[in-house]
Amino acid sequence: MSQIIATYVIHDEKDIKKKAEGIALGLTVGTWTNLPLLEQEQLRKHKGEVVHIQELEESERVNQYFGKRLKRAIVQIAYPTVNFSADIPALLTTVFGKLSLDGEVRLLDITFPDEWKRQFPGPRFGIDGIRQKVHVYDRPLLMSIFKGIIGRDIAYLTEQLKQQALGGVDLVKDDEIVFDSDSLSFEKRITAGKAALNEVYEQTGKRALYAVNLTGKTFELKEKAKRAVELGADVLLFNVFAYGLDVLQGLREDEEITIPIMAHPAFSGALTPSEFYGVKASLLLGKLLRLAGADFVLFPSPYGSVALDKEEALGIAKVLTDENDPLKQAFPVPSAGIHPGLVPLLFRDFGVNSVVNAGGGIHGHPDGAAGGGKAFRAAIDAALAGRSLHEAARENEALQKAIDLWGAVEVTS
Ligand SMILES: CSCCC(=O)C(=O)COP(=O)(O)O
Ligand SMILES: [Mg+2]
Repeated sequence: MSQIIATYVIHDEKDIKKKAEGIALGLTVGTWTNLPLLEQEQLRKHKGEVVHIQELEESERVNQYFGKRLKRAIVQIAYPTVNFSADIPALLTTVFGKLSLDGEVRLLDITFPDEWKRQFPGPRFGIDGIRQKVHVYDRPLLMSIFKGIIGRDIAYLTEQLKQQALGGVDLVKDDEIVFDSDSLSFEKRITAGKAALNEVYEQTGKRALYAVNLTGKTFELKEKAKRAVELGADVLLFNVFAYGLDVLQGLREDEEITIPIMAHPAFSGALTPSEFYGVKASLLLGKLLRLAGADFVLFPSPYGSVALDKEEALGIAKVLTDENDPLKQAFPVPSAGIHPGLVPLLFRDFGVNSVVNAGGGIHGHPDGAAGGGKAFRAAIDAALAGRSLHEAARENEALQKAIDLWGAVEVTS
């Protein structure tokens, strides 16, 4: 029988085994033991099954009513795939619908049979396809973020875009908080952005890609995304958690939306950080985003201004790039507060198949965004060559200025 297995950590004041049995039954057949034999037989193939319970040390936390320390355990429950349709809303409602409201239960992971997973699209391009688009095969990519754009006009945007591209970045993305306005409409951003990047290409021979923020009402997104493709957009940035994973999948599966999708983690922090509740980041931002079709996944790095726990951040990157997965790999983009001095750490932890992404660390460079890009490129080259940043900075003025401003963390092997 085909089953998916959901793993939870459960905190409870009473009997965890009983709680686990209750979940396995409650989220599948409801009840079956008191039914006539014929009905029991019919329901058997739909019944959830507790497949594993591993008791952990009692929590430091105490039950608020009884003053006793909470028991806690890792619990695995198998759900027959015949119970639900092959879509993310059905999956989430089954394994963590009502249950997400039922006490201190956190969803850690879901494992799927490969044949079930193959019903999902995964990334359209994946790491290999993106590398072909930017013509970069042997190093982490470099992406910069527009900053201070809100309230500005298209001339300001194109100048900022050119400066970023002149620094040698591979991609430039809208900030997730940029929405359409009269002066910075979606269409204008795409067409003017494309022209600006072509100009830089004529000058330097390197063309960066522009990820435009796809925003607006859910049922208008597909048409808007198709218009973006017609206008020649390179990549769509998408605030997936403000909409839902299935909306991302809908965009990915539309055969007229033929460009990569970059998932931004905005709002996901409302679901992931608790030890007791919500969903583990590696599942939500890793496994499920890859399943739904994100080509790039942004998440807070362990080192910058909005830091994620290191194990969580590495967990996300691991599932996005897992080569045993039948779906294409997605690019991990550890972000937030990144400056050139952090590149050795990022390279050590996330390796070649990652994207170094920075806003303030590009624009705040003493030589402006072009200087910021150059400093990052030099830092990436140094990390690849196993050289220290301080050594590389002796030959690269832009990198030296960045280190003087923000410092550098050297990694010893
Ligand atoms: C929390 S991950 C997304 C990071 C992000 O959206 C961003 O704008 C980062 O900008 P920064 O200036 O911190 O590089
Ligand atoms: Mg941002």
